[in-house]
Amino acid sequence: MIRVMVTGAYGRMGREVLKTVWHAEDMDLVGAVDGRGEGVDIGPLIGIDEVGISIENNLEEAIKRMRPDAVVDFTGPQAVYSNTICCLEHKVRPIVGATGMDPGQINEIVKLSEQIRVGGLIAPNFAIGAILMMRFACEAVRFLPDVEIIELHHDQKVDAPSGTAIKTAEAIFEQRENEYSQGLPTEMETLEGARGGKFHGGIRIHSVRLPGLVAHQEVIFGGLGQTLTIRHDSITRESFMPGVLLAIRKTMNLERVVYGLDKLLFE
Ligand SMILES: NC(=O)C1=CN([C@@H]2O[C@H](COP(=O)(O)OP(=O)(O)OC[C@H]3O[C@@H](n4cnc5c(N)ncnc54)[C@H](OP(=O)(O)O)[C@@H]3O)[C@@H](O)[C@H]2O)C=CC1
Ligand SMILES: O=C(O)C1=N[C@H](C(=O)O)C[C@H](O)C1
Repeated sequence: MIRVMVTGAYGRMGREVLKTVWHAEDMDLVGAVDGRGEGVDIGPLIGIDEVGISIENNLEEAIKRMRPDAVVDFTGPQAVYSNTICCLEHKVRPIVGATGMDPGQINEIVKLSEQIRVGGLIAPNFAIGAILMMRFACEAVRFLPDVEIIELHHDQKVDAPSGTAIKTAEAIFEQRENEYSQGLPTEMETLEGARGGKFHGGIRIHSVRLPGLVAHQEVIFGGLGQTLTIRHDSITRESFMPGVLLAIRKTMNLERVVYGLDKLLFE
């Protein structure tokens, strides 16, 4: 059995992960950590009676006591880096879903994991469809190098742009730089931000936040007399759960932290 702890457990994603891990036959849910809801039994959060596991507020103490094999983190930009370092220092595999870390922090985590040979994953998106969207976008940009990204999320999302949009832009940039590196025409913005944020290589990212949305992204390519749109929609947060389970299982055999669920799916 894989011993799994969840941090950010009281949040939208955390509750979904608690439920999923609780029902997984090869996993033991051994703890739940969050800044909110201290002492609350997680049973009602996942739609069952009391289960005897309560929310705690100190990750390090919870790790020392329960010795999990993996910690799944769905906290947020403020907490995710220190939580991940804490996991590695205790030789526990971090499975990171929370977004908002900068590239320097991700690199530091990867390097530390290599030094101490502890596996883990940082995945800005666990939905298999989103991983395919990124892969297809990398294929398309080889033939249609002009591209912009529109990501659309619920209005409670803290970070912008989304981790998925950044990962998509990074992947496209890597692909495009090698084969088609090109500049964009100069332009004048009469309303600041109208053209979105500019990522490496001039790739524009536009962030939409509205109630009613969950998590959506369009990658739009333009060519002579044509456009191609690759779109992914997460309609519910269940969409992320098969990827979370796959990540927990596969990282048991890793000796370093990798960035992107694609690394576990395709390599
Ligand atoms: N990789 C993926 O596939 C996905 C990633 N995400 C990402 O997951 C993260 C969480 O999203 P979501 O569930 O919607 O957000 P929520 O705000 O619903 O949940 C986050 C929870 O983490 C808690 N938290 C914050 N800081 C700490 C801390 N230091 N220690 C313990 N708990 C803490 C929050 O408490 P409080 O409110 O008190 O701060 C909150 O309960 C976001 O970064 C989001 O972008 C979301 C969906 C899919
Ligand atoms: O906050 C969210 O909801 C999501 N966050 C992730 C991101 O920033 O890319 C993944 C997904 O888009 C949902």
